[in-house]
Amino acid sequence: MSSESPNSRTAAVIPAAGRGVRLGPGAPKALRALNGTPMLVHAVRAMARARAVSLVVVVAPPDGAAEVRTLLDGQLLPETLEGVEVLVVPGGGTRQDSVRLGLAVLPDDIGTVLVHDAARPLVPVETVDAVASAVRDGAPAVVPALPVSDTVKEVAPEVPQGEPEPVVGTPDRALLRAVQTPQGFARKTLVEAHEQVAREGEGATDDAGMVERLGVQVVVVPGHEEAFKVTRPLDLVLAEAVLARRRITDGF
Ligand SMILES: Nc1ccn([C@@H]2O[C@H](COP(=O)(O)OP(=O)(O)OP(=O)(O)O)[C@@H](O)[C@H]2O)c(=O)n1
Ligand SMILES: C[C@](O)(CO)[C@H](O)COP(=O)(O)O
Repeated sequence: MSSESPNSRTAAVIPAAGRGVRLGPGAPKALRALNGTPMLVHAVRAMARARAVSLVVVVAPPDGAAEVRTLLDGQLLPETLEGVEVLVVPGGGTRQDSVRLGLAVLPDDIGTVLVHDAARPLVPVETVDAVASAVRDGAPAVVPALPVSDTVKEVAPEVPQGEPEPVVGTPDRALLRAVQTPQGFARKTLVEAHEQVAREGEGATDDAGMVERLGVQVVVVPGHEEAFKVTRPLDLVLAEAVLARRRITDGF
């Protein structure tokens, strides 16, 4: 059973404050266009389509919150939001800081939080619903993930640049998962995890990693190939191809 009140609501926090260095020069990554529409707009629509979500908090580049507000007001038609409220707050220097700043503005009646990268604009609604349902059914921390296709090697740390990296291990691939977003949490658990990490001055590359450090069990539900992260230029090509296929098969 969930420890959340049955009347509590679900919010999605979308960290969108990154520069997108690996994508190359240009506007902040979340504002770059896919099929003519900023990645962030695709991501907000994906969250607003989910059954459970009634609030979306967009965490904008620190100096770009007003611009993002104007952009979203212009591009998100009220009928596509179906009553979902969208807040915009300025982000921080790391993804972790940005998520913390998003959590700080949640109203009291939010019991479940989904954290979703703006850089995963094409996540299907079924994946979002599956994560939200698992949290509302009682799991304190849920991540969508896929099996890994490549064999993964662990290499030695701190090898001088330019030198070949010695391999120190080959983890059993059957036990590895590539983790996506949205990651879903009982609000209390996620806030506590962020507080602990901030106190200890440690970083984590995803929110579930912080929850693991609390000793709280994180569980995996099936992810989706189309929830991939737009990180490098080739990912933009793939994202445009997915959108083109959706236009033909789904009409949007
Ligand atoms: N200070 C930051 C850094 C990242 N993010 C967000 O976290 C998500 C995942 O991060 P990533 O894909 O690594 O984006 P960037 O940090 O922008 O990419 P890069 O590392 O290539 O600069 C993105 O939606 C990004 O906007 C954020 O909100 N605040
Ligand atoms: C949260 C995440 O998308 C899960 O795979 C990932 O860890 C983000 O990493 P990045 O360093 O911000 O690219």
